[in-house]
Amino acid sequence: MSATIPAPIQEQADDLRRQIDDANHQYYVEDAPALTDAEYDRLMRELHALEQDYPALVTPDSPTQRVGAKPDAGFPEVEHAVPMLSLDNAFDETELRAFGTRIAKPLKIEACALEFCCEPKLDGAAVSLVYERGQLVHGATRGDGRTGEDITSNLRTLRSVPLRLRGSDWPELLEVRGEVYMRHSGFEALNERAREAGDKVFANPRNAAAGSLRQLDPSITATRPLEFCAYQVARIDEAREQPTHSANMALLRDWGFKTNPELSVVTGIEAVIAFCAQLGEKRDGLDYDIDGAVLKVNALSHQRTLGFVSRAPRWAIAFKYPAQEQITRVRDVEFQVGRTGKLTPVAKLAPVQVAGVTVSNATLHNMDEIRRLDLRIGDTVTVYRAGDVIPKVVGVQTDKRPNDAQAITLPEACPVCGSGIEQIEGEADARCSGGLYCGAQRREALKHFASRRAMDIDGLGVKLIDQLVERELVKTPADLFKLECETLAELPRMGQKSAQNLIESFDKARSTTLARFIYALGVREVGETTAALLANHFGTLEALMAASEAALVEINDIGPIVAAHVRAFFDQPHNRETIEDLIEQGVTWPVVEIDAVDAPLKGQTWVLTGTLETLARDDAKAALTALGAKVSGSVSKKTHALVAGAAAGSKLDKARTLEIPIWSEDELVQLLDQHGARS
Ligand SMILES: NC(=O)c1ccc[n+]([C@@H]2O[C@H](COP(=O)([O-])OP(=O)(O)OC[C@H]3O[C@@H](n4cnc5c(N)ncnc54)[C@H](O)[C@@H]3O)[C@@H](O)[C@H]2O)c1
Ligand SMILES: [Zn+2]
Repeated sequence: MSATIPAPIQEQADDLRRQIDDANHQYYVEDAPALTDAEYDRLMRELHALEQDYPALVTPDSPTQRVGAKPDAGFPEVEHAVPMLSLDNAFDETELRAFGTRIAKPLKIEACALEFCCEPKLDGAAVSLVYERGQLVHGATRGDGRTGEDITSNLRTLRSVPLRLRGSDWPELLEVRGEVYMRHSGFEALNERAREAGDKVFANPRNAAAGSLRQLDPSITATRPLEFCAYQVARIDEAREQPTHSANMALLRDWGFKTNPELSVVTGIEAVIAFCAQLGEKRDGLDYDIDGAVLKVNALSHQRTLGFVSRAPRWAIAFKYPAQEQITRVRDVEFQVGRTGKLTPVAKLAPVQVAGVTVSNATLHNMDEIRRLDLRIGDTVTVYRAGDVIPKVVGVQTDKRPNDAQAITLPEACPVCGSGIEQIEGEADARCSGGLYCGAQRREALKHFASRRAMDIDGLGVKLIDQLVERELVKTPADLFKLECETLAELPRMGQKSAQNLIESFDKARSTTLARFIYALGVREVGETTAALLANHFGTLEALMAASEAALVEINDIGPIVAAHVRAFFDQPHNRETIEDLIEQGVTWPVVEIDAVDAPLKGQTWVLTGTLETLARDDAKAALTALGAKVSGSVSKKTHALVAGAAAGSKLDKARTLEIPIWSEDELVQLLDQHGARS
């Protein structure tokens, strides 16, 4: 050891401090960490080691001597009567045993006889609550440990923060410390909403909790799924002091605070080690993040004897579990097709251990998320994994981007079935448009098709559909009607009689209504009501299939997104083929009377003749039908108009004789366009 510090060492220390100060600011003030915890911890250990070798380096403003970061200017400052400290860490059993030995000595007790209170280390934000005569009067963040931010109004919005204590017999003064955190379920939902609204997405529940607490508008905090769990009594009337920390926790429970259910009192450091192992096993099953276990000497008299060092109590230690965030590289991005056709980009990663599990895939949600992250193939990324939630990419280190990094583009065709990809404006998710055909969507499509309010196929339950799909007996809904009694009878738990019944159910289901049929197709966002609306408006399936987006949005209650879904569905050749196949299999419905109000050509009969140049004959027919007209093959006195193409013959003559209006193809096109009826 030397008293004079070599210049390179001083520079190295200064550099580490700068990096750590920046990281602290981003973590504690911005709630958007720039480093993973593992990287941060490595920098801190390096600085610690330097300071140990050169004690003259240690200054009061070194990050090793301080907690957190200076509070943000947005809130009034609060001085903590009792400082809010950090915790020393132990990363393995040896370090835990060393802790046991270290504290046993000044207490003049054998480490094996020492009582500990063991608790999960909730990964959220520390807060302090002050109660006077049972009423909540102040709430603050930890800040730099001495000075925190006054966030009383925000904390009052949390249901798990008692505004007044339960029961009676309250102390004059009570200061409670605890963690504000977010459960996985709440965090996912919050980020999902933020993604849809284009708002800030949080990297992990800890940042989400800290960020939500430090909103300047308490009504925003109120909407965030935050919980408070108490873990320490910092101040209490002398008369109410308890002998142990665990007795304090029991007192807090009586007064209405939540304490962690895993909390447990054990004797001896070996039992502490066992607790850490057991909690580690449970970690993935918990609905909230823990980054370790906190092990506290239980007797408060012992705590007082042990006291504090600069930034942490001597009487407690945090046993750290493997980090939930790691750095790795994205080798490729693949698109997976979900049961409803949704395309999810999945990052293929260089395998990495995250919280004890090897991770080689991580979800990227959708193209918006890829743009938000600014991710390319080849990038170095931060991956987060917690509980049994799917790992996700939460950050990209763009400064490490290689020159050959590749942009990620949406595929043009579904990787499962080759149908076109539908990406509707205003919707974040891209989808396979082959709803009736796509292997990935088969199961869901069939379940929906057979359901009671759709085709109502009695006896065709979910389990049976699974069997039919697994054995590849059915690929599209049309295949259902091709099933033979013998094939069905051979399925497990079927038999001749049930097979026969099922065949009868198919026969019965063949006669349906247009509304049910449209609903059964499973077009996105076309529920029963919309299906009925479409059936009544168009009257025939042909007319609906031919309707343009413009014609669709003209209908009351049909918005542009539904119109786009309908159009994309019928534009997909695979879907059209399946529909034709269904009709070939004998699916029918009675003619529908079209709503008068919605159909401009209602009650009119039109005739087409000659060769049409720009419109296919079928399209012209469908478009006219879509507008409510009947298209007939022959001219009579009842004919409203005749559309005459090139080389028109006898029908044109007859129309002239009967003085029926004669339209050119151009005029027809104009009419159709005027009503948006051309596809
Ligand atoms: N990634 C980054 O850039 C970055 C920056 C700063 C800090 N960090 C992370 O934060 C750690 C240091 O932060 P710290 O000083 O807040 O210490 P800490 O989080 O490791 O430990 C102290 C905190 O533990 C919490 N805690 C949870 N359960 C508890 C319980 N049952 N009893 C007592 N306390 C409990 C309290 O909030 C307390 O403030 C680093 O090791 C690193 O993981 C990361
Ligand atoms: Zn597909």
